[in-house]
Amino acid sequence: MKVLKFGGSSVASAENIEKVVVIVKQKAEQSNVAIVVSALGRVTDKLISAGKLASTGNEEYKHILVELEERHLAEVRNLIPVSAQSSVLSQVKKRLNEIDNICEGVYLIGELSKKTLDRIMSYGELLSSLIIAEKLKAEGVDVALKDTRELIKTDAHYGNANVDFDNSNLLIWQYFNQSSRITVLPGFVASTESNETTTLGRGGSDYTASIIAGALNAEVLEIWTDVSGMMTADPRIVGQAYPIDKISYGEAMELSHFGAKVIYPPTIQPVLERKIPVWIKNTFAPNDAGTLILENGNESPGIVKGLSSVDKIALLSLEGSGMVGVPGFSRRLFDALSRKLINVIFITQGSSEHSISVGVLEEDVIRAKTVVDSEFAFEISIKKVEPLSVERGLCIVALVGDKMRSQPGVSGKMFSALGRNGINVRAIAQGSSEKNISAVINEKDVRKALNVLHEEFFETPTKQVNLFIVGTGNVGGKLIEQIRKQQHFLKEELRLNVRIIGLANSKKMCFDENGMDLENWKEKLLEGETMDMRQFIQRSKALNKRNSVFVDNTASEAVSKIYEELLENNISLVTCNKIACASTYKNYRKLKQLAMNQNVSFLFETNVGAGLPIIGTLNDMVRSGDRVRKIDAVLSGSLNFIFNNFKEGVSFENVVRQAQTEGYTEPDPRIDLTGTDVKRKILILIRESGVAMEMEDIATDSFMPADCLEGTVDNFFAKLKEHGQVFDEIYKRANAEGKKLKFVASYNEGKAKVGLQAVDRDHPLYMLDGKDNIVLFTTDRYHEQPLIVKGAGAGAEVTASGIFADIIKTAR
Ligand SMILES: NC(=O)C1=CN([C@@H]2O[C@H](COP(=O)(O)OP(=O)(O)OC[C@H]3O[C@@H](n4cnc5c(N)ncnc54)[C@H](O)[C@@H]3O)[C@@H](O)[C@H]2O)C=CC1
Ligand SMILES: N[C@@H](CC=O)C(=O)O
Repeated sequence: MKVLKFGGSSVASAENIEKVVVIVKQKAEQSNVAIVVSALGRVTDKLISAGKLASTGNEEYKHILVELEERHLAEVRNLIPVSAQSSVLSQVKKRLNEIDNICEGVYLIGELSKKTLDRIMSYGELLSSLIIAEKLKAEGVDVALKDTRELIKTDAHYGNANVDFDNSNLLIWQYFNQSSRITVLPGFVASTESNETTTLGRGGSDYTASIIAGALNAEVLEIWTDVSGMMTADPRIVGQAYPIDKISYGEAMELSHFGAKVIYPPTIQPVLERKIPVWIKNTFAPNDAGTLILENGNESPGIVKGLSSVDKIALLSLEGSGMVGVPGFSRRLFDALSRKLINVIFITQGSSEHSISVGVLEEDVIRAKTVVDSEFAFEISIKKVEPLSVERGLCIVALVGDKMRSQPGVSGKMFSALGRNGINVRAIAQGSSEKNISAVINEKDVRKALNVLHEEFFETPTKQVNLFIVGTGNVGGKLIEQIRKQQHFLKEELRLNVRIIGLANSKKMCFDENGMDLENWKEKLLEGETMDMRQFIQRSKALNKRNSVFVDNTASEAVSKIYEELLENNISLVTCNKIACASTYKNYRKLKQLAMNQNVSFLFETNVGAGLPIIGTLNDMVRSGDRVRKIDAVLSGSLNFIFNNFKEGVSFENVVRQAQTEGYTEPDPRIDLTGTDVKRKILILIRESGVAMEMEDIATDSFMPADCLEGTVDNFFAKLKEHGQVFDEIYKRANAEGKKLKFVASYNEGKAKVGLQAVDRDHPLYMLDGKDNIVLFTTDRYHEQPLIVKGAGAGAEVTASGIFADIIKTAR
């Protein structure tokens, strides 16, 4: 014998009932079946409100009854062939008239007892079971309809009656011993010894099915619902959640308790006692495997079986020096809470005994505070304990799995994943059964926490990287294109799901929580909202995505000023904008320290030499204990390009324009021409070498006439033209001596300078082509021959690739 239960969503409409019929027919071919049905979706709620409205004299109840009548009659017309309709319609109408009469009585007396409400509610299942049984008959299935009130006997605790198992088991057994192969039964309803209708409370139809399965020692209890089993996490929160294939009773109960509403734990007690498997199946996807709940379900692979959470929790903490070593404090605390019928969801106490914390539902906080403060009024008055402290706005996230108890490192993995993502844990509890490890966190973090934990325990090994990119010019534009082209490769080869969630330039911004379609990002941005940096940050923070990375592709000081706030909010930073790292030493250190404290990345490889591995190489040397003695470098791609292409017959102004067009200069080319860009870069190298230095400490030998730097960029180009001769002279002098012009940055034992030099053939910087950069590090280990990094040091494509590499590093 199999017992099948179909919930409200499975029988919500004629279309759904057709699906139920297909399933029942197929099951009936294999064995005898008992089919327990819920009321059509939302009918019970409607019946309750009809009863309540009637009891307050509100005639609106009649409209609800009309609505219910139309719905049920329509289902009959949709499901049953016309030739068989009239008898079914009259049976349904008879039931509907009974509801009308009861409600009219309630309306007239102005009173709705629990007993009467049970009678009203019972019609939901009585009607649905009648319609489904008739539908099956119309399909040629030999089926009996049995009123469960004749089988399940309870006490008179209306609304949530207690089952008399001895009596009920016997009645059920006797009936099924001689019944037809297929029986349809209404769930939720039962009756007292004197045949008064009762109901079984929350999860009632599951309970009915479970009682019948238990009494018959059924082969299986199948619960047919609208999801494909118990999921690894709530799929509305965790997009990657998937159905669990097997699970133990204990695990299923833990998960259900913490919010997986597929089954209501107390209701499966009868099957649990007899070790009858429970199979959760999806009426709308019957071929899906579903979840099998059984005694040894924990033997299936996986240490952690699922994640769950409970919202709207408050943490109550009783603290005080007077509690240490004094027996009775916990007893009094729990007695006080229990006197007010406050359910304690979570308990934790440090072994110092100085405090005890309990988690309760937020709605219970005021009553809890009042009763506990009154219980400990004396101790509070003599300052032995503090008044109860209350922290609201919390929730619990939990890992569930029987096998966690024998597996070291699960909680370590849990808390380090939460910590890496900046999720603060307020309290921790792990039952000694070790089936459940719970953490209390701020409710704003719950979505992030569940996704982080799901990724950690279930999604091996794809990792999501969520980007918030500001700046879509030369470099930013190329970066987005590179990401677009590599997205598939990253997923397949590195198991990285790199998505752009937020995108902005100085004019517009747009967001897509699920990751932007990069085929048309330009159009999306154009259609976006007006850019507002504060808004952009607020939205990035509020989305609170795991592995969030802010990418700065601007040259904006304003953007560089928000780094601190981003890092404080556990958002990693990748930047090609040099302003922050070349600001005051104090700010540079603060940002680096903050990143370290918050356990996030702050990466800026492209600040020096674009995509060349200069900072990474330097970091590796310093971290392994090397010391930088000297740096000699050409660090400006644009200046190198300019002086490599500037010759007789070519105007200096035009070469500078060309460098700008090729994308080598800063958005404002004066930053390059004045040597500011090079100063920033050598400063960053010096700081990364471990030396504290400021921009003003670097001597600058400028070759630019001072008035070139006044006014706008257009003025600047006009002045370059005007001073053409000055630049020609510089070139001619060097050329006459067989030298080349190089804008050189150097650092030597605490001193740094930048300036234009004419270098001869023997000089290591002489042969530096195009827009290349070169850095020679002389260190304690590399003191005979410097370590050299050389290559293209400017250009949007190479810079973007350096930023891309940094983004990937944040995730590894
Ligand atoms: N071009 C190169 O070879 C290299 C460039 N870099 C750095 O790359 C950065 C960007 O350079 P390019 O792409 O050439 O500049 P760009 O002028 O082409 O693009 C700058 C982008 O930033 C946006 N932007 C500017 N201020 C903003 C603000 N306050 N809020 C939001 N968006 C803002 C602009 O709308 C634009 O989309 C600069 O910091 C530069 O130093 C670094 C290494 C090499
Ligand atoms: N403008 C810079 C490029 C980026 O750092 C340069 O010319 O080197």
